[in-house]
Amino acid sequence: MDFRLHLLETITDNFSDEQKVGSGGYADVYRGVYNGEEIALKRLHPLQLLDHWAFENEVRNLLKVRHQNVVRLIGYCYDTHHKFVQHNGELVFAKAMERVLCFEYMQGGSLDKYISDESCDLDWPACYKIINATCDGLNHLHNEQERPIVHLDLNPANILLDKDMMAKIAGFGLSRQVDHTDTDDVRTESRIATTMRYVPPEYIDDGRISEKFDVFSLGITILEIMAGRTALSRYPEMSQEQFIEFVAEKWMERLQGTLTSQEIDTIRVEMCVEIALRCVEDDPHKRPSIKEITNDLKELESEIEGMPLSSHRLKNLLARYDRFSIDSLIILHSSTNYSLCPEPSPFIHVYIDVHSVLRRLQ
Ligand SMILES: Nc1ncnc2c1ncn2[C@@H]1O[C@H](COP(=O)(O)OP(=O)(O)OP(=O)(O)O)[C@@H](O)[C@H]1O
Repeated sequence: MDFRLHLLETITDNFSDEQKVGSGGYADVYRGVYNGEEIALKRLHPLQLLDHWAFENEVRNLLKVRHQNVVRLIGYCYDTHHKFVQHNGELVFAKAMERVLCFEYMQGGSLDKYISDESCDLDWPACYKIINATCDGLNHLHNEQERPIVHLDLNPANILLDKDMMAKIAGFGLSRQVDHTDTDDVRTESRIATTMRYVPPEYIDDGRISEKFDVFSLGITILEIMAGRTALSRYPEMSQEQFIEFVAEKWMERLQGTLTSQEIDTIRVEMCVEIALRCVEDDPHKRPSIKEITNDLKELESEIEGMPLSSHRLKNLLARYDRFSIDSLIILHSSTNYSLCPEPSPFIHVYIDVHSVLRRLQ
C-alpha cells in the first residue's frame, strides 16, 4: 500500500519525539495508529543516497514474503518535493525526500534488549519459542520463495517480539535474492556493513554470500539467547560437550522450582546449543541448512510429545541423556516401539535402567 506523507505526519504528530520508539543505523521508528491498528513507521534519515538501496531492498523483498515469523510490511511512502532549506547560512531550494516503511507494531520491541553479557532475561519457554519462530521465519525466506532470500543481517536487534512474545524477523535493508545453493556462492562487490559478530568467516575473507551466511548469524543469535552476549568467547576454552553441559547446567539452575519438566527442557536446551554450535562452524559446508534445523527441532518435539520413536532415534536420545533420570519419561511398549511421555502418568510409571534398554536395542 502506498501511503500519503500527509497521513503519516498526522498519525505521528509530525514525527514527534513522543511518538518515537527506536532508532537504528538508517532510520528512526515511530508509533502511530492507522485504521484502529497500531503500526510502526520507519522513517529513513533524509538525503542519504546509499540508504535508498536499502529502502528499495526492504520493500521489494518484504512484499514477497507473508509468514507469521517475518514482520509484516503494511505499506510505504516515497515522497519527493522541493523546499527551501538552510545551507551554509543561506536559504537554498533543495529536493527533499521522505521514505517511510510501515510495519505491524511489535509491542515487545527487539530481542537484543533482553540479552545481557551473561544470559537472556526471558524464561526458557519464551526463549525456546523465539528460537523456533526465528528458525521457521528463516526457513520461509530460504526455502519457500521462488528464489531464496538471504537476510544478511540476522541478529537479536533484528528479531522483534509481538505482545505474545512471538518472534518475527525484521531489518531487511541488506537482504537479497540469490539463485543458487551454498555450493555456488555469489561474491559481492560492495561489502555490506553489518554487525561483525554475526558475520561468517567466508564473508570476512572473500565476501562470499549464501544461505549459510544467515545460518552462521542464526547460530550466534541462538548462542546469545542460550548463554548471553559473551557466550562464544567462552567456547574456545572448552570442548563441545563441556560447553553444552555448561550451558545446560546453568539452565537447570534457573529451571529449579519452575513448573516445567526439567528433564525435557534440558533435552531442548542441549539440542539448541548443539544446533547453534553446528551453525557456527567455520566451513559453511559443515553448517546445517535451515531446513535440517527446523526438521531436527520438529522431530524432537514429536518425540517429546509421545509419538512412536524409531529405535535408532531412541538410541541416540538415550545415549545423549542417560545421565538424567529418564526412567519416568520412558514407557516401554515393545522391543521396537517406544514413546516419551512429557508428564508421566501415575498409573504407568515404569522404571527402566537406561543401559538395559540400550542393551535390548542392540
Ligand atoms: N515493527 C516495529 N514495532 C515496534 N518497534 C520497532 C519496529 N521496528 C523497529 N522497531 C524499534 O526501532 C528500533 C530500530 O529499528 P531498526 O533496527 O529496524 O532500524 P534500522 O535503522 O534498520 O537499524 P539497523 O539498520 O541499524 O539495524 C528497533 O530496535 C526497535 O526497538
